Amino acid sequence: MSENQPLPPDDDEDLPFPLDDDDDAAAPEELPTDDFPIEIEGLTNSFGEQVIHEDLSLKVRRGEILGVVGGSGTGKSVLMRSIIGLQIPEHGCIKVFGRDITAAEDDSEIKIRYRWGVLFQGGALFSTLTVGENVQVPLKQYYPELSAELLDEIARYKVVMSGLPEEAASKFPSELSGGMKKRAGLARALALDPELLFLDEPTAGLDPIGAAMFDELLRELTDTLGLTVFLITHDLDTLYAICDRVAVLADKHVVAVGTIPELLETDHPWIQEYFNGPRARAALSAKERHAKAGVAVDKPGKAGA
Ligand SMILES: Nc1ncnc2c1ncn2[C@@H]1O[C@H](COP(=O)(O)OP(=O)(O)OP(=O)(O)O)[C@@H](O)[C@H]1O
Repeated sequence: MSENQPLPPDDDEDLPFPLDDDDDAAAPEELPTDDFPIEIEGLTNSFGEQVIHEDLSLKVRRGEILGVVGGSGTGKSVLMRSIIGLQIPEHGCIKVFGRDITAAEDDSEIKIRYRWGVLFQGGALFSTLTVGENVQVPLKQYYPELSAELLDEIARYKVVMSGLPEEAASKFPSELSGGMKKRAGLARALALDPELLFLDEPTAGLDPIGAAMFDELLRELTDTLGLTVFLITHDLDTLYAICDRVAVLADKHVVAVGTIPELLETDHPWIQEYFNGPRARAALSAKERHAKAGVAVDKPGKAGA
C-alpha cells in the first residue's frame, strides 16, 4: 500500500464499495436467492421536476449477461446506481439477492455489497495507488485480517485474470492505456469474487480490436465464474457478441427485454431504428462473418470475440 492516502478517484466521484468502517459489513450472511438476483418493481426516480424512471420493472436472470441500452439520458446509469444503493428511488422496490435495497436506511445497512463488483464508466481508479493497491482497497475493507503477502497475491491474481500482465499490478493508472485502465477497473471489480458484476459502458473509448478482446474476456469470466452481468452499453458489437438478453430503456421505463431477435419482433420505433439501422446491420454481419470463419460456438459471446 502506498504511504499516500488515496485521493478520490480521478474520473468519477463514485466508488463501487463503501468506505465506512462498519465491522458488520464484512460479516457473511446467508441470504435467500432465486433465479433472479436482481428484481425491480415499479421504480420511480426523479431529480426535481425531471422524472427519469416511472414504474420501471426489470428482472435479471442468474448467469446471464444482460445488455442495457437506451438513448443518451434515458437513465441507464441512474438505474445502475439505484440497484447498487447509490441512488435512493422515490418509489418502487429493488431486490438484490432477495434483499430490498431500498429498505436500507443507510449505506452501512446494505451488507450484500461484497457480493457485487462495479466498473464505473470512467474506471474510477485511485490515481495515487498502483493497480495492485487499487484492487486491494475493497479487499482490505472487507477482509482486514488478510496479510500484506496474501493481499499482494490476490491482487496479482485478479490483475492477471483481467487480462493484464502481472507487472501491471505495480503501475499507476496514469501509466496505463485506456484499455488497460478498463481491465484494471475490472480487476478491482472482481476483487471480492462477486456474483454480480455491474459495468457501465466498459468498451467506450476502446478501439474495435480492444473492445472485442474485452468482450471476449467478459464472456469467458462470466461463464467460468458463473457471474450475472448488468452491462450498460451503446456498443452494438458487444450486444450482438456477448449479451444473452437486452433490456431497452425508453419512455422512462423498460419497454422491452429479450434476445435481439425477440426485440426485433416488437414494433417500438426506437428499437426498430436502433437494431435495424446501418450500424446494427454492420454489427450483425461482423458476427456472421466470425461465425462463418468458425469462431462462433454455441454461446453468444464467442461469436464476436
Ligand atoms: N445526480 C444527478 N442530479 C441531477 N440529475 C441527474 C443526476 N444524475 C443523473 N441525472 C440526470 O438523469 C438523466 C439520466 O442520466 P443517466 O446518466 O442515467 O443517463 P444515461 O442513460 O446513462 O446516459 P448516457 O447514455 O449518455 O450515459 C440525465 O438527464 C441526467 O442529467
